[in-house]
Amino acid sequence: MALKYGIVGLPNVGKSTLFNALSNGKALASNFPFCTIEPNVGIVSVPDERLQILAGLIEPKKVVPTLLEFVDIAGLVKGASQGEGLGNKFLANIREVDAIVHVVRCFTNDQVIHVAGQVDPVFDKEIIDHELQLKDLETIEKRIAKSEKIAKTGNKEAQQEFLLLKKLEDWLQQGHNLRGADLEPAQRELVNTWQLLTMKPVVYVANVDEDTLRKRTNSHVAKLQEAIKGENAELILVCANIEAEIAELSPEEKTILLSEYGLGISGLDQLIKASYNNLNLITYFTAGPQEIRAWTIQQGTKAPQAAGVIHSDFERGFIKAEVIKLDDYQTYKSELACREVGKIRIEGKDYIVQDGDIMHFRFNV
Ligand SMILES: Nc1ncnc2c1ncn2[C@@H]1O[C@H](COP(=O)(O)OP(=O)(O)OP(=O)(O)O)[C@@H](O)[C@H]1O
Ligand SMILES: [Mg+2]
Repeated sequence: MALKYGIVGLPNVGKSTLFNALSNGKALASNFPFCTIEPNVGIVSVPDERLQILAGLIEPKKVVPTLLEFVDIAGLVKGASQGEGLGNKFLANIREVDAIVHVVRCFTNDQVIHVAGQVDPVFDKEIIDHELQLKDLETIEKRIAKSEKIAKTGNKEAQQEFLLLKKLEDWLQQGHNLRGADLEPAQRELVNTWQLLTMKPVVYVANVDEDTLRKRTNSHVAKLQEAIKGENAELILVCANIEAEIAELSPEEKTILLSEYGLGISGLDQLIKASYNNLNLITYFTAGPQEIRAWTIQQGTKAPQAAGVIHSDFERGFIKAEVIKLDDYQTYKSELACREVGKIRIEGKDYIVQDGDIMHFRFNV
């Protein structure tokens, strides 16, 4: 199952242009495929040079990268939380995603109408935030009513939950997104299960003009950067129009065009990487002559649960894991050679899987 990202923002800020650039990426290279499931849903693979390294050594029949799913959610307008526009549908779409890509217009172009009349990214961001916050308030208030009743019976857990909910309510009423709230790890874990919109991880995309892309900033971007402080979110500069152009090019042409803008990797590749990183995800690999595959897990996942991502039987019947470090694999060139020099470690059920580990699970069901 691919992780799902929703592209949100005001109308006409460049969401579909960005989405289409992503969907055109398939012309680029076979290791960067994209397919459109529905007109507004597409799958893109996470570029990972480690897969290529392994593929060079093993020459497997198949290489399977990590996949992300992007949903182009139609523009959100003021009043959406009250069902304005297609408000309820959009908010329901957002509820389904694992993380949000929030596109903010930072380009000036008189040809492109701005719904609020002028370019003001901080104001725009706040319109979207406000709608999502109102929806979260609604959810929180329902929970407050419930937990208050149970808390009155003397239930300790409900009492604590009630206090936590009150704190979140207060935070939202001050106009903040929940992801920036000061929570203890255990509280954060609990709140994460409530499907709140402003709790979801976010990557901000400043959609800038060509000139700004060269200079790497403008006054709009600077203000936006300031406004997202404290949200623990990344801001990426993208010129959606140029990304659309780049997506049509061959890899060689792409490199040339990017270097003209002083860029190493495209905005889309940056976006894909940032989206992946901001969920605290890491990758481990399985590697054999049939298939090399990237698997996605949360940082801190132990070996049996990591095995469970492949199949629940692997977790249920977990015995041990054999682990090779990518560096060792590169040095000794094969699993066999790693085994001979003792570079395969045997790990038990408490082993915390590390980014880049090449894993082989032993199980019995
Ligand atoms: N960086 C940019 N510089 C200049 N023009 C841009 C840029 N990005 C997008 N545009 C233009 O802005 C217009 C709106 O873009 P787009 O249709 O992608 O917006 P949208 O956010 O999907 O809107 P909606 O919410 O209505 O679906 C298009 O004409 C597009 O070419
Ligand atoms: Mg659109």
